[in-house]
Amino acid sequence: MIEIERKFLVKSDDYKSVASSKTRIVQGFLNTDPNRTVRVRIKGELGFITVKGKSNTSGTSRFEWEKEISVEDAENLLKLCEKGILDKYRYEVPIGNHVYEVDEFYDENEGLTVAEIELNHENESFDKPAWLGIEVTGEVKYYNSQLSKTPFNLW
Ligand SMILES: O=P(O)(O)OP(=O)(O)OP(=O)(O)O
Repeated sequence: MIEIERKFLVKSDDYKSVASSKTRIVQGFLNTDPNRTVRVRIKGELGFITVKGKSNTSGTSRFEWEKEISVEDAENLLKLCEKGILDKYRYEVPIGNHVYEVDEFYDENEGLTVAEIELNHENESFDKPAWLGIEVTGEVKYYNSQLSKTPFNLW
């Protein structure tokens, strides 16, 4: 299916006090080509494999296909992934009618925190909390697949 998402930097920790959940995510990539990324993820107690396609010109929408797999399968697939496993905490932060997903990265990407909001329509309006920084939608270097190869501490 096609997912519509906008991505922002996060400029303070204030989202933490209003977060409804916090989950650890470990993920790697079998392919980091932005036109066909293949991601293996362990999120909490669940495993997933996800294929993402090329984004539209504005970077707001992208084909995304995902299947749940066992954690054991995910662990085995993670061993086949390219170098650069990502480790992050994801906070779900309800704001108005939407839920921001705020990712706080570790290891080589320590210091980077980004927020994503999924929309139903390109022109849908949404609230922007004070902790939200500049928009980075469509900036390829902020794709997780790229962060795994060229992490934040090398920028
Ligand atoms: O959880 P998602 O689908 O937002 O995916 P990601 O791997 O956290 O991020 P991106 O697709 O922006 O690299």
